[in-house]
Amino acid sequence: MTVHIHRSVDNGVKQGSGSFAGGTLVCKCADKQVKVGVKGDVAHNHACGCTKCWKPSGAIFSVVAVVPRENVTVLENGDKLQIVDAAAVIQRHACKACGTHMYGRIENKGHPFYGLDFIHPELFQESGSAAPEFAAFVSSVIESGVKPADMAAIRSRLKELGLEPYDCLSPPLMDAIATHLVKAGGSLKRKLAAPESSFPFLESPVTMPKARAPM
Ligand SMILES: N[C@@H](CCC(=O)N[C@@H](CSCO)C(=O)NCC(=O)O)C(=O)O
Ligand SMILES: [Zn+2]
Ligand SMILES: [Zn+2]
Repeated sequence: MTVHIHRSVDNGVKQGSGSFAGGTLVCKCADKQVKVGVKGDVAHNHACGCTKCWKPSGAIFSVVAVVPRENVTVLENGDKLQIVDAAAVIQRHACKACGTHMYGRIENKGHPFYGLDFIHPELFQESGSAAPEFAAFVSSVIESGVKPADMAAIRSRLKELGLEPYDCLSPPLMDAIATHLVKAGGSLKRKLAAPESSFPFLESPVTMPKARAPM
């Protein structure tokens, strides 16, 4: 079986230049494209199998990375942007005409990743941004219709590409989230006892203040 992960990695992961100074993300519209400027290189670039991240047609995975939010500026046709799901932790600003997600922003200041915007490096008109390093939320592709029987081949292909598959985020990112929770005075134990989302870790700081409210 030929496994297509995402066209930007299917022929091998292309390493970044190591000196990417930033660039412009461009949506898929034929005209009046939304353009978003990003200063500097991306970090934590990864393939994401979750149902929420934008995937180009034919891709099983999204390729998504983070940049500091202050480095992101809408340059052109910002009136075409709309938030896909205002209730989501990551508010994805997408082009109303072509559906491309231009940037995802976290507005909750207590969130472990507050201050970072999620972007799709394949939308850069320039080349050389840092390459994907791992694959996250791999099991979640089943939620998008992938057959469970195909998972072994998908994980095997990800490993072959050097994108270690994880069913949440990578260990360093999970450690960073756990550290943030401990510093914020929370614990995973309580959240896992009553998970209200498929990924409770990221929402813990959002719900913790409610749990602490005086009776
Ligand atoms: N099984 C779910 C998982 C969705 C999920 O939790 N996605 C993560 C990672 S997105 C980038 O790596 C997340 O943080 N989501 C928060 C949000 O999307 O707002 C599914 O597949 O839907
Ligand atoms: Zn568009
Ligand atoms: Zn995702």
